[in-house]
Amino acid sequence: MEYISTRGGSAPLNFEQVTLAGLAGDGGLYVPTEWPKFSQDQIADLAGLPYAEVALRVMKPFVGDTLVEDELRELCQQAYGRFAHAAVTPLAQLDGQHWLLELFHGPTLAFKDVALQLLGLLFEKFLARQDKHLTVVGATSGDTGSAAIDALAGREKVDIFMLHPDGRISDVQRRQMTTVLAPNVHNIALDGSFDDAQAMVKRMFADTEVTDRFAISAVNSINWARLMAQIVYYFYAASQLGSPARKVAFSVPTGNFGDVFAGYVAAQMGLPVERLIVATNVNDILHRALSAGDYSAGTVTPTAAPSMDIQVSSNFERLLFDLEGRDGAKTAARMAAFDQTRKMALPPEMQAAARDIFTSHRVDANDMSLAMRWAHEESAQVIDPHTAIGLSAARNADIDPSVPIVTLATAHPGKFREAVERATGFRPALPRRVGDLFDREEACDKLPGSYDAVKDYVTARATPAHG
Ligand SMILES: Cc1ncc(COP(=O)(O)O)c(C=O)c1O
Ligand SMILES: N[C@@H](CCOP(=O)(O)O)C(=O)O
Repeated sequence: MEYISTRGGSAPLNFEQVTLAGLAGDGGLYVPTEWPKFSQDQIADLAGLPYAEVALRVMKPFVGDTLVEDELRELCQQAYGRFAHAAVTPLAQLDGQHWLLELFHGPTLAFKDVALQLLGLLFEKFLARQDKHLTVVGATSGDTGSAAIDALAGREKVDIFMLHPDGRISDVQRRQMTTVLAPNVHNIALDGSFDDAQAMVKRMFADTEVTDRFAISAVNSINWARLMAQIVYYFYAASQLGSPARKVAFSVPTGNFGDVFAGYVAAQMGLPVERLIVATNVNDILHRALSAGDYSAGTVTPTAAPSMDIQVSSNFERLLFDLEGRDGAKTAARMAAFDQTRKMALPPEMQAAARDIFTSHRVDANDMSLAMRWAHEESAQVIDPHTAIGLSAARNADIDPSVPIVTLATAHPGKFREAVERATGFRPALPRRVGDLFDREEACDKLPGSYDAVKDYVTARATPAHG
């Protein structure tokens, strides 16, 4: 399996190279040259398998010959052995049609653990084969940062620099990052938004003054390996609900378009997906893009679902590339124009192609609270604000009642205790596995929202690629 850039200007790489590279040199995102296909029998064979085995089977075609089967199996068992639920990502039923896919049983209580526990091990495995030190630079609106830090803290050949928007994430999210005092972990509170942080990260990948000395990589979903590991739970959930004999719809609380793009890939691979519901909060660029063809970025509005307070959704580029016939030159021109104007109009044929599988819904603060209350009162389920956005969209979707709708429960409610308590009157506890989070010392540096300040900070502390 080879990977190409969505902007067509980088040489093809294998899975190992793409994992360590993160973002393509031309600014594009890596995608496989083609989507592997699963037969109905292969999907049927997933029924009843443990999560790690499903992960092995779904990811194997993407990994190609960069890992032998037993190596990949061992990494999956190690990564998912750290989850607090034997099923890793269990389903919970809400009513006759609605289900929650609980993705928050990992060490940092959000869906990011599913991919990042594996990515930490992949980095270690691949770096052991090379005489190279990796500098991971990431942006977080709260959850990627803690999951990446948990996965990489203390690893010998990696440094991690994580930028978060100062004051715009929950206390639990911040502390899960800043209380990890390992010497290879560097937390930066940026004066700016997640979008500012993400733009700086991408700029660093194109800055030869940095890349000539340091091997930069990514832990955000711009890194293909992140998305690959997220495809697995779509297969796992659908197979429990009767696929391939039965179609399943998914509602996905969305920000950077990574999680829902993983669902799109599952569908391209042959999983019978009835619909992917793209659920946004009031930062609704994706809803406007999919419902009206208007992909234009405004200013971010802070919400009670801060991890989705995103205006520029990196992975949308991967969809654009597919919708435009995988023509890298066209995608590059489209993205260059967007970088200039912060606006993009999708032609009617691209909108129609997207609507073959996606629908979208914008959920405001009131509907988010109503969904939290409904889950609590009708099904005795306490859900977090992000999951509530997915559930609200799912309950508004026009989908045949015989089709199960799975809402991705992307974070543990304990991460957003204040918002959950405001909506339901119930204050969720933090699971014991996060320990004495509020008693620990914090370490974090504040930086102004300037690329040069971040670049100077990183280059002064990072270890060069070779020695
Ligand atoms: C809890 C939670 N839900 C949903 C999302 C949105 O996921 P994505 O950015 O992959 O669209 C995020 C952040 O990515 C998140 O942390
Ligand atoms: N919501 C994320 C933002 C980054 O998304 P990613 O999936 O691209 O890493 C977060 O919580 O950090």
